Amino acid sequence: MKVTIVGTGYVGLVTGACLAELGNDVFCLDSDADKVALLQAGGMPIYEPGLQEIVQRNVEEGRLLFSSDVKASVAFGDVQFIAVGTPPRDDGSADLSCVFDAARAIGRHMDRFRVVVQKSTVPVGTAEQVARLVRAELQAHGKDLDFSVVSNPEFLKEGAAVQDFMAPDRIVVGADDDLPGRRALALLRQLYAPVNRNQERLRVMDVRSAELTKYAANAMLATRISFMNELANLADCLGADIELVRQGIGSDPRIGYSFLQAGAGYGGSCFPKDVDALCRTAQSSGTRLAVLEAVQSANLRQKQVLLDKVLAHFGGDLRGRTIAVLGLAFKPDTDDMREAPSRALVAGLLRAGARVVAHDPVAREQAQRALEHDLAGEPQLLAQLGYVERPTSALEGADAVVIVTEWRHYRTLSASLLKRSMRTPLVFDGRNLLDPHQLASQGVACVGIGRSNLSLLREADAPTPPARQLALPKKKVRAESAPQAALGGPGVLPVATG
Ligand SMILES: NC(=O)c1ccc[n+]([C@@H]2O[C@H](COP(=O)([O-])OP(=O)(O)OC[C@H]3O[C@@H](n4cnc5c(N)ncnc54)[C@H](O)[C@@H]3O)[C@@H](O)[C@H]2O)c1
Ligand SMILES: O=c1ccn([C@@H]2O[C@H](COP(=O)(O)OP(=O)(O)O[C@H]3O[C@H](CO)[C@@H](O)[C@H](O)[C@H]3O)[C@@H](O)[C@H]2O)c(=O)[nH]1
Repeated sequence: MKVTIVGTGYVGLVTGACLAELGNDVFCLDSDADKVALLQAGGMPIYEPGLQEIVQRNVEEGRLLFSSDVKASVAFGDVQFIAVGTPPRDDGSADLSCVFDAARAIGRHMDRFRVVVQKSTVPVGTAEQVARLVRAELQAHGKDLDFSVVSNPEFLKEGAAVQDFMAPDRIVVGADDDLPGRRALALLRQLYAPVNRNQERLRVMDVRSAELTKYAANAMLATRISFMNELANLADCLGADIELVRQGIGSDPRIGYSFLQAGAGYGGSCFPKDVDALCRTAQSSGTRLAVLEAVQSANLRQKQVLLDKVLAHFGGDLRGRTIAVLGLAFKPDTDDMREAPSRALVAGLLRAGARVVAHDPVAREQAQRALEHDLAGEPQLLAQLGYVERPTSALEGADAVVIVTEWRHYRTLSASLLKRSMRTPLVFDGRNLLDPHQLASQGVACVGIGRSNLSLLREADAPTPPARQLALPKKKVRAESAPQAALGGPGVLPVATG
C-alpha cells in the first residue's frame, strides 16, 4: 500500500519505518527542512533502539523516502497519517495548529479518495474538525471528492517503540459507519494485518471513543504512578518499604505489577501534556476530573522530592559540594528530555550552590540544549554544570550521587566503586535501582524513594518506632555529614532542629 506520514518525529518516523518494513511504500513528510536533510543523508534525528537499522534498510530498498514536498506527499499515499506534534498551550490545552495545517494541506492537494488517519494525540472532536477543514479546502478548490477521517491513536513507548509497533497490545481504530468510513476501515485492516496477531489486536469503535481511549490510557497509567509516589512518600514517613508494598499489591491480578514503580515523577512528552489536556477538555465540557488534577499536582511535587532529600541532607546549602547526576533523559533508552525530572533537579542543585557533573549514555546533547534553555538567564549556574562520558568519571570526588534515570549502566554501581571514587559514598536513588540494604551493609548510604529509612532500621535491627515518634513535627533539617543522616537519623523522620 502507498502511505504518507505527515510529521517525522518519534511517532511518524517509527510508524513510517515500520510500515515500510512490512512491505508498504512510505513517504515521510516533515516541515523541518533540517530534519529531512539529516534523514536523507542517512542520519537519525532521535535515538530509538532498532530504528536506525530499519530506516536504513528500507531507504536502501526503495520503500521509504523523506521529503518536505507537501504536494507530492498528498499525491503519494492512499492513506495519509497525521503524526505531527500536539504540544501543550500555556493553559494546558492541546495546540492543534500543526494538525490543522496538515489537514488543510491534504484537502488542498488531494485528487482522489483519501483516508486521513489521525495518529497524533488529540482531544475528542478533533477528527470532526479535521474533516471540516479538509471539506472546506476541497470546496475552496472546486473539488468534489470523498474522504474519511479515522482516529488511530498511537500507544508506543519511547525506548521500545519499534517493538510496540510490531507487536502491539492493541490497535484502536475509530471510524465512521458510512461508506467512506467502511472503506477506510477496510484499508486500515489490510495495512495492520501483519501485526494484528490472531486477528485479535484491532479494536474498532466510533471516532470519539477512539480519541478518548488514548487519553484514558495515559491518564490511567499516570494515576498509578502518582498513587505509588504518594504512597512512597508516606512509606518514608512510616518506615515502610514501597518496593515490598509494590510486590505485595502487584501480585493481585486485579492490580498487576506494571507502572507501579515509585520514583522521581513521570516525565516525557505524553503523560504531563495529556493529563493536562484531558483536564482542560473536562473543564470546557463543564465538568471536572478531580482525580486527574490531583495526579498532576502530585507529579509536580514528586519532581521536587529527590532535590528535597539532597537539600535536607546538606542543610539546604550545596556550596562547595560536587553532586554527580546519573541519567538525564526522562526514561532509559531514549534521548528525549521533554519534561524530564532531571531538568528541575539539576537546576535546583545548581541554584543551591552545587557543582554538578552529569552523565547520560545518549541524551547528553539534548540535555545540554534543554538545560541551556531552562537556565538561559543564569549563565553563572551553567558554568557549574559539566558532562562526562562515563558514569565512573561523574563519581570522582563527588559528595553525593543522584540517580534520576534507571539506565542499565547504573545497575552495577558497587559499594567498592562508590567508596573508592567518591568523597562521601552517598547515593540518592530516584528510581530505586540499587539495593539499599546491601549497600548499607557495605558502608554506603543509599536513600531511595519510599524506602530510605528501612535500611537503617534493618541495619540496627531496630523495632518499628512508636506512633508518637511519627507525629514529630517536621522542622528545618539540620546539616549532617554522616551518610546515615540522609537515611533519616535514628528515628524515622529526618533529624530536626529547634
Ligand atoms: N512521542 C511518543 O512517544 C508518542 C507516543 C504516542 C503518541 N504521541 C503523540 O504523537 C504526536 C507526535 O508526537 P512526537 O513525539 O512524534 O512529536 P515530535 O515533535 O517528535 O514530531 C512531530 C514532527 O512533526 C513535524 N511537523 C509539524 N507540523 C508539520 C506539518 N504541518 N507538516 C509536516 N510536518 C510537520 C515537526 O517538524 C516534527 O518533526 C503527538 O500528538 C504526541 O502526543 C507521541
Ligand atoms: O512505573 C512507572 C512507569 C513509568 N514511570 C515514568 O513515567 C514516564 C513515562 O514512561 P513510559 O510510559 O514508559 O514512557 P512514554 O514513552 O512517555 O510512553 C507513554 O506515553 C506515550 C505517549 O502517549 C504512550 O504512547 C505510551 O503508551 C505511554 O506508556 C517516565 O518518566 C517514567 O520514568 C514511572 O515513574 N513509574
